[in-house]
Amino acid sequence: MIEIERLTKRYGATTAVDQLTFTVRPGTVTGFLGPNGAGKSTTLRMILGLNTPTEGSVTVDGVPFAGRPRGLRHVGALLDAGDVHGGRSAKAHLSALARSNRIPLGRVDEVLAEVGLGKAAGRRIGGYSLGMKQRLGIAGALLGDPPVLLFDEPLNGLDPEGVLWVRGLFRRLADEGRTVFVSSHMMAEMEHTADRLVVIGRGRLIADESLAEFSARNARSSVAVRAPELSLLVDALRAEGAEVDLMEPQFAIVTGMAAERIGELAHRHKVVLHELASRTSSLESAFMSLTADSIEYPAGEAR
Ligand SMILES: Nc1ncnc2c1ncn2[C@@H]1O[C@H](COP(=O)(O)OP(=O)(O)OP(=O)(O)O)[C@@H](O)[C@H]1O
Repeated sequence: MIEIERLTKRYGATTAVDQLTFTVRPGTVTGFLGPNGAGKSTTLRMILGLNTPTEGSVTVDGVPFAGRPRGLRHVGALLDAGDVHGGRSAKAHLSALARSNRIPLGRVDEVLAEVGLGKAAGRRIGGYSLGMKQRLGIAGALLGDPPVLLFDEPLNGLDPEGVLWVRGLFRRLADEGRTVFVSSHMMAEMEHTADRLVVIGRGRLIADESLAEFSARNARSSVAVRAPELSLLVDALRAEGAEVDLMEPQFAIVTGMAAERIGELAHRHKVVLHELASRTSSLESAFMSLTADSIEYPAGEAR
């Protein structure tokens, strides 16, 4: 279990992480979401003891990570897939990690096979694609067979087959009872990957709940209605309590009323329908509106 309490990190005038409190539990894949610059990497680095909190505390299974002599055997992490010595082979890189963490060298071939780099194990990492480097970073995180795993943007650079593979891997790790904490700046990546979500913006906690709770709270459903004589229907819809956004003279988005009821009303008022379609807003748009105030550098804004 990862327990974070009132965790704060300031760099001069910048508060990268601001009074964050949450817990990441075993047996689940927890997505750590926030726009660029929200403070995800800084938080992950504090969990690993690589950055020192300005205030607050973070422990893994009750102990600050820095106080753990077993290192990689307790927490495995992929922080920056590019942060490897390009002149080394994957096998040499992982063997060095294994030696310094007293992990049996036999694990190296096991994890290389697991991430699909068995054949490329002897090649220089400098010649690897971004996706291959991500796989190598994941191999490094798995090396010590740890109960707690942290991944910073692990889907970056992976092709669709790689994304599916990573999702399956995270699921299996969680099903084995491990704690899996995965950062991303895209809800679309997390909605098929995570069971729980921790959402932050400008270093502050915005949401901490299951994916199902987040969807129920944020995904709004609406109905698209297209009709040549729409105005006849709009008054009837409003009179029955629906909210109608007239997008075009013949096209409206209706909320607060099911498509069946709208169809019945149209029939009663003899309005011909050309389109009647239920829609659910994507979780991505819910995430974007939740974090809209926390975007550090919005596109198109005058600086
Ligand atoms: N060493 C540092 N010195 C000064 N400011 C820093 C430092 N590290 C991070 N920051 C600032 O802290 C804030 C949070 O950065 P962080 O990298 O943790 O965000 P993030 O959520 O991981 O973003 P991204 O998705 O872009 O990786 C940013 O405003 C960043 O500029």
